Amino acid sequence: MTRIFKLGTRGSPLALTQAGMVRDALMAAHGWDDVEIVVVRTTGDRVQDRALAEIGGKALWTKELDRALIAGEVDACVHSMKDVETIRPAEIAIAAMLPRADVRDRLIGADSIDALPQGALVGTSSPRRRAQLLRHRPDLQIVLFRGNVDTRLGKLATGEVDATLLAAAGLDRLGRHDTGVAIETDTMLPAPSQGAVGIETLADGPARALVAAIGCSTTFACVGAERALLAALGASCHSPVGALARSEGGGMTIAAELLDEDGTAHVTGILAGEDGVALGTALAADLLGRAPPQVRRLFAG
Ligand SMILES: NCc1[nH]cc(CCC(=O)O)c1CC(=O)O
Repeated sequence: MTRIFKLGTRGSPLALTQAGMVRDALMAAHGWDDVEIVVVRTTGDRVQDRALAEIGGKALWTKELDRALIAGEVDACVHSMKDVETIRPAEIAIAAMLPRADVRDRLIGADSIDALPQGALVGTSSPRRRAQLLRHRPDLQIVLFRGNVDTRLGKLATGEVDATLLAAAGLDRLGRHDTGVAIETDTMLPAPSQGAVGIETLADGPARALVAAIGCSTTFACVGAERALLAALGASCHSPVGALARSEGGGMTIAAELLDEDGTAHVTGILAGEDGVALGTALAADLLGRAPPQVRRLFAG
């Protein structure tokens, strides 16, 4: 490249850290002296007072970045894959994903879910975390909790809530390795795509191959399976769903769980095979077929 490659990102501390990781990887892979980070403010960053699900879902994190990419203002955009809708504009391709980090959630404020005091206040705005917590501890009170990682930890520190759950990946990337205790995935399956950073480019432009050079194919395949599951479920951001695909000895396994809002009903399943997208799609059909009505109605199928 004769000019400096431009990388679009949101401006939160976590987004900037992730963009920095992509920048470093691109510079190392291609021997570049520099990559320019371009901060784009998204609707999701501006609106802090209502639940994301209420104001229009995951597109709020990507719309302005998509526009910048399509307008040619940036060469690529960095996203937490967890925040990227399953249906993307036709002009845009997921060119690569960085190697996946710790996929688990961490509980901050108590040593375990069981150790939370009776009726404790737990802050989260994730329907999945809410339902999974209530499934284990129906006595807990879940309160709406938004803002970036530091904002949430601040609210916890001032005693607004007794505990919260955050993705280990985000905490670790922000250097907070000692914050919270990891909840194992057999207790709480993570959000589909949790822990994965993706880089999008135009589907047809030269940036796609440049970005693909830094990608992790295992992460790409596993997250692709989880996204295929989400798409086939017709899941919205109101749908409590956990999923995790793992690559094992040349094959793949995918586990998933659907719940109702209060975790009183749920259905789980696991499939093993070769093709991630086919597995995710098949598991979605299996789960929807077996889901109790109060779970089924939260998915469009
Ligand atoms: N919804 C916000 C969001 N999107 C991605 C992460 C964490 C990083 C990741 O999963 O890669 C977080 C914060 C959190 O859930 O704690």
